[in-house]
Amino acid sequence: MDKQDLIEEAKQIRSNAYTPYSKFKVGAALLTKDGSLYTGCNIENAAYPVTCCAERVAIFKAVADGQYDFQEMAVVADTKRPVPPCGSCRQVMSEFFDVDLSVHLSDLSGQIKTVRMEELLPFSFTPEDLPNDDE
Ligand SMILES: O=c1ccn([C@H]2C[C@H](O)[C@@H](CO)O2)c(=O)[nH]1
Ligand SMILES: [Zn+2]
Repeated sequence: MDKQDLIEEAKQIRSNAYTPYSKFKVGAALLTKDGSLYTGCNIENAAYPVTCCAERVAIFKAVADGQYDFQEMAVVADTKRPVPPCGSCRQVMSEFFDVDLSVHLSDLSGQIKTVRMEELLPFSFTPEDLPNDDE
């Protein structure tokens, strides 16, 4: 599965976004190192802040399935530039993604910006920053 295939998967799941409030639909597709695909769309709520973004839905589906070894992610939305993930999603990504994992950000016109995890959230708080029992 290449970059375009992953973007295509994100576009498809985007149509399932539950967005009665913002009407802004986002799709995400996440590939594991063993080749499994996890997709996500944003799911809104009448209590607006409870909303979960497409990126986190895809990551949480994978983790709930016992998968944490990720290879690549794609995110698609109808934006004027490749869609930038929100801060909460960047923090969740940094928990699971290697610093050099590629995230392909796309709009519907096909503009694509590929960024490494480290570029999305530099100097992030990670599990390694917590005290370690071995020390
Ligand atoms: O990268 C993003 C940015 C926004 N949203 C969602 C959250 C909300 O449902 C809507 C408007 O913010 O878009 C995502 O899913 N991913
Ligand atoms: Zn988000």
